[in-house]
Parts: sequence; C-alpha cells; structure tokens
Amino acid sequence: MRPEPEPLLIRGARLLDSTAPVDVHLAGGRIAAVGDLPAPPTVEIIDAEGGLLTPAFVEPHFHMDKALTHPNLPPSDHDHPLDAALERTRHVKARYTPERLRDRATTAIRLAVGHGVGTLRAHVDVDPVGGLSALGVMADLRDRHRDLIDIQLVAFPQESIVRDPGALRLLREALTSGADVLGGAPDVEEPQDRLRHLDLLVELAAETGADLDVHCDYSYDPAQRDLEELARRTIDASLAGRVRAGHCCALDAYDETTATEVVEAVLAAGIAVCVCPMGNLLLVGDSPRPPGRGVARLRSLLAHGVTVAAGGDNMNDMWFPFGRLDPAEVAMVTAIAARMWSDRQLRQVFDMVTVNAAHYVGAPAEGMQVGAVADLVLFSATRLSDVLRNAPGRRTTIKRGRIVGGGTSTVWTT
Ligand SMILES: Nc1ccnc(=O)[nH]1
Repeated sequence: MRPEPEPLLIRGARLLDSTAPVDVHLAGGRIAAVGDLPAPPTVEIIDAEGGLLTPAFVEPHFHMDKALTHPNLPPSDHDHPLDAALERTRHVKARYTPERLRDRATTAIRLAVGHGVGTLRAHVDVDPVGGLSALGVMADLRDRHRDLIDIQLVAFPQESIVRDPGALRLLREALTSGADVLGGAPDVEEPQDRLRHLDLLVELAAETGADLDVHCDYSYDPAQRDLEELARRTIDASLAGRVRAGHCCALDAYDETTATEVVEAVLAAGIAVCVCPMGNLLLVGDSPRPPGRGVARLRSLLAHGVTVAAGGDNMNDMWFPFGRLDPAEVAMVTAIAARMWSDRQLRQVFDMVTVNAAHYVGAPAEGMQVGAVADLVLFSATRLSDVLRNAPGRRTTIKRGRIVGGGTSTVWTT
C-alpha cells in the first residue's frame, strides 16, 4: 500500500443534489468537508470550473478475460447469435495465453480507470477448457492495480456444471484460489438441467460462505423462470441479501401478473439485479413483430424497490463487438432501452452505474457525505445529460482521495 494521499481541495464543483458550486476537501482518503472552504496552506487544489463531482462509477458486470478478443474471432455460420457466441468463446479460449490475457485485461483496466471506474466486478470463465489459468492472471492484475481500482473476481461457469462434475470441483477450487464471488450460468445447461445447476450453486454458496452472482434467463422465453427459482432457493438456503442476478432478460417477456410475482420474489430474497442493456439489445429479444427488447422490466423493478444496477457485460468480443468500458455509455443505452427520458429518470440510470452498482457488488455506497470513502469522478461536463453523452468528455478519477486518472495525465503504478 502506498502512503496516505496528500490532502486535496476541489474548488467550485457541482454536486448532483445541489445547484450552486461547492468546495470539497479530501483528506485521509475520505471526504473531509463540503462547503465554501478556505484553502489550507499545504493542500493540492483542483479548479473544477463548475464540473460535476460524483461518486465513482462501479462496473458491476464485466467479462474481463474475453475483452478485446474480437479481432481473433473465426467466422461463424450459426444463425442463432447465442450459439455463435458460445462456439466462438470455446474457439478463443482454447487459444488463450497468459501473456495475451494479461495484455488485453490491462488495456481494459486502464480504460476503466480513465473513465472513472473505482470498482469493477469481473466474471472470469472457470471450466475444464481453461481450468483456473485465466483466474490466476486476473487475480495477479487485481492485486497489482489495488491502488487504482478495486477489482472483484467472479468464478464463472461458462460451460456446464451438471454434465461435468469436474467443472463444479473447479468452481470450488476457484473460491480458495483467487475468486471473490461464485458465478452461475443455468442457461448453458440442457433445459431439464437448469434447476439442478441452481441447486448446485446454492449448495456451494451456503457451504463456502461465498456470495453468488448468477447470469439468469438470458432469453426472451416467457416460460423461462430461473430468476424466480433462484429467489425461492435463496430464501430456503437463508442466503437472502447475498445473491445477485445478471441479465434477467425473460422478465421483459412475462405477462404483467407473472412479472409482478417474480419481482416480488426477487425483492423478498434481497436479490439485486444487474441489467446489461447493450449486449441484450443486440442478441436477445428475437421474437417476431413487434420485437421484444430483452431488457428486464426496469420501471417495475424500481417501483417495487429492487436495487437495479447496469453493467457493460462484454467489450469488443464474441458477445459484443462494440463498447469501451464506459459506464456513462451503459447508463445512456439503459435510458434509451427503457425509455427513461426525464431528468429524474436520467438520475436513476446514473445511480444504476454508481451507487446502485456499489450496493450490487457490496462496495461502500455513502455518496458524497462527509466521511465517505473518496472514490470520485470529476467531470468537465456540468449537466448530467452531458455526462451521459460524454460531451464535453474530460474526467478526473479519484481513488481513495488520490488522483489516479484523467485527461492525459493518468498516474500508473505498475
Ligand atoms: N453476456 C454473456 C453471457 C455469457 N458469457 C459472456 O461472456 N457474456
């Protein structure tokens, strides 16, 4: 760990909940004071010029091992996009080398820090194809970048754990060799095995004490109810509050009564939900006219009081050719996907990539209060709509009270 950061005074910043610019004093890695402050003689001063100062972004759902593999993909002649993605995932994984994994993930981490991400939850494939090797590389990168960004690693079973008990053993091993969270993917099982997949995950989470973060219902099939089954098992195993669910696309396809039942089950189980609208709009929701969108019913989840985060999912790989690991872009696409257009709704989507996402990953979410950990972003933009459209786009990233990224002067320690 590096020594304590020098105190920092940010002059004339706009906070989301105030109209007049204020000064914010950071000391000991925390917010020490907010108001119209005299400058203590020894501090470093930044002139915010009225720009927005907000809690740092939290990226709650990102596949870091796959990032930037798009240039290496073979052609695919599958008609169905998910089959194509799975086939190309296997092709690319069989050719991973530690060096290339490290280079690509390091580029992703630098993008994240430059964009203002203070905490990132990365799903990393753990399966008999690659064993624990990608996880090992990511754990090393997590440790090397500790001063710049908090990275959490989810052991993600991208291939079946029901057909192959070896895969489950690997997941268990991952939790004692680098993974912070247990992942899940019932969708990759045969339909009759999906509930067994959930049972195995819940048993392993209860036995190991690991939190659980499951890819759920990655389809537009109204008959698929894995999220509700997960909620039921969460309560039965006394895991309430420790389970997270990503995607939940089928929620968009349910009729109103079913949707309400599922959302109430989710709430009762204390499950927070992470939507991934960019990838889901691209690959899910392929029903006839009018096409479904495959983005979990945001308004209904929010109206019931479920914590909803939004994640980038994949960047420039076999699941999503685009993306730049920028939560502002994720928030903007979320707003478009869910028709959230008003000022209040723009604030809601921004919360999905900051405070709600922090809650989702279990990171501090104290906002801009005095005493809060100073994980912050200072934008050159003065309005939230400009932050979301990334124009003007200069950002300064502050991690535990220290400037770690911004403009052209990113500070690297590795
Ligand atoms: N959306 C995704 C599902 C499964 N695996 C991925 O890498 N991405």
